[in-house]
Amino acid sequence: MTISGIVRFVAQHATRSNKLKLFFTLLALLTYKYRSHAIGTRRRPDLKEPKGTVPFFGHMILMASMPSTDLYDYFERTYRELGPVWSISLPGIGRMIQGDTPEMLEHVLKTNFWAYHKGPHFTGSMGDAFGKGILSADGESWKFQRKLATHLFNVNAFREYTSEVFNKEAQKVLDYLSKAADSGSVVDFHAIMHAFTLDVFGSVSFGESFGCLENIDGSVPFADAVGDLLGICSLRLVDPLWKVREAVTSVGKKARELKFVMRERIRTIVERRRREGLGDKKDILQLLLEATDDDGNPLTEEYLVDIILTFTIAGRDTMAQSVAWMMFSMLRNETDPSVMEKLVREVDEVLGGSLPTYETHKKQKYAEACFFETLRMYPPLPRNFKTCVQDDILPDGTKIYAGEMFTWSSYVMGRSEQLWGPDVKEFKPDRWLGREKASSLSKFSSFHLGPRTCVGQGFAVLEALTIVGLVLQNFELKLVEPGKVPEYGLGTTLAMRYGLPVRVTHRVRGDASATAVEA
Ligand code: HEM
Repeated sequence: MTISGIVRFVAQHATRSNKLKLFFTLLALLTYKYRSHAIGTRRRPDLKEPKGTVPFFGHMILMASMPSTDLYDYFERTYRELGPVWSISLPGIGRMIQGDTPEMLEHVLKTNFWAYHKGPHFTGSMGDAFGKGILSADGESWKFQRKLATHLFNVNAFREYTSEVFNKEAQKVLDYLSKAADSGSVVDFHAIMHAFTLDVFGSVSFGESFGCLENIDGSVPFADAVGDLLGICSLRLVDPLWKVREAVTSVGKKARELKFVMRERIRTIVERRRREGLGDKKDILQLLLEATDDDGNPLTEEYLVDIILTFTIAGRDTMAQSVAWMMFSMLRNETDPSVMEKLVREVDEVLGGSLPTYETHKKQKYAEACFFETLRMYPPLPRNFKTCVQDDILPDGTKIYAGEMFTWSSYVMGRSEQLWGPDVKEFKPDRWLGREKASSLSKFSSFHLGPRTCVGQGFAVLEALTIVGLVLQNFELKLVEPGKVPEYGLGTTLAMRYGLPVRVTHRVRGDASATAVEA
């Protein structure tokens, strides 16, 4: 009998004298029904589950009591204990089936792509940040935006333009580091990269930066609003009662204010461009203003703002954090110093003291390998999920019903000995050299797989190689705490909670070994 059936039965048969008895009977029945899983979810005795489930609440108490900074390590431990396929259930969110194998990812993200959507849990939680932008879109709206984005990233003029922007914004980073080197002060490389990637995106989107690099130690309202709103939205993903919580606290009001700040900034820029005319600019805004929907109508103002904001968010934290983790990975005590030595030598040989270009990037094979090795160990999106919209069977025979979620972790898979071999814990860029393209490896999902693979992947690699190349060409960096892994931040991306403090000194070019040895 279903819950509503039981409740109907009790309501029909309740009299003044038996009310209490029926209530306890109902409670006992429900407790029995939901003894091992969350209310509103299907019982799945066929699936392995981690210990800690409570009647009605499933794994909610376990998850809520876990510091979010430990979440990914918990997933890794669970993978080792239970294997790659296991499940949890959460009231108000649903059942999540974790499947950390390349075959599972191939199936869900490629072969049966159509059966898995972003789903209401994602769009509801992240809607304030992404609106109807590509990251929360499904179906026709996704197809339309994907076509636009693919076109944009493949236009040669756009590629050349982005190379110029990278160099221009990177110069501001170099100026900042130069002052730090002169004064001997410690700087937060993680914060610098957040300022860099947001300014890059402003310039690439509409030809003007957000001014973050001029204000690294201060505050930029747009940048603060992006960071704070993403923080609020990420919390919603793990809190089934977020609507109530936000209604009774000041968080709901705060979210609305932050959303307003973000959207107003973009709206002002769009209005100004419309007033000034399009000209022959090569930025994202130009493409969007020229684009029409399937009926030949220009995109509405709201849709345009959604698309730009989504792109900005997609390209900021992921980029900033991956470059910060790359620097950490190369400078930490555990990494063989020859890694940095080789990288600096390549930078010197390829760039020879000049600015990177689209062509020089193609020769930075070792730098690219270092970047991919970083993304293996520290994927900016460590965990992801899709909602199943049509009953399906996963490659190992596990059933997944419509409404249940398929979850996977690039973090766990990137650290799996079965998938990467016994040296999985070592930072070894060489494992990427002479290999097939990273995007064809299903065990590497840091850029996603299949039709929804990160559309900005090429852009991301160029941006990373530019900034890392220019920084290492000019400076030696040393971690303040080379023996300690930075604590993970809260949120959906793999931030460093307390940043990445580094000391900077000017580099005498041609001295590649000094960087590695001293680091
Ligand atoms: C190291 C940096 C980056 C990583 C690791 C990364 C990773 C990802 C991942 C995992 C997804 C799939 C998200 C999902 O659907 O659940 C994605 C999608 C996307 N990324 Fe990136 N990304 C990076 C940089 C960028 C940059 C710089 C841009 C923009 C220039 C960008 C634009 C996008 C867009 C537009 C999508 C949506 C694609 C779609 O749904 O079809 N990303 N990215």
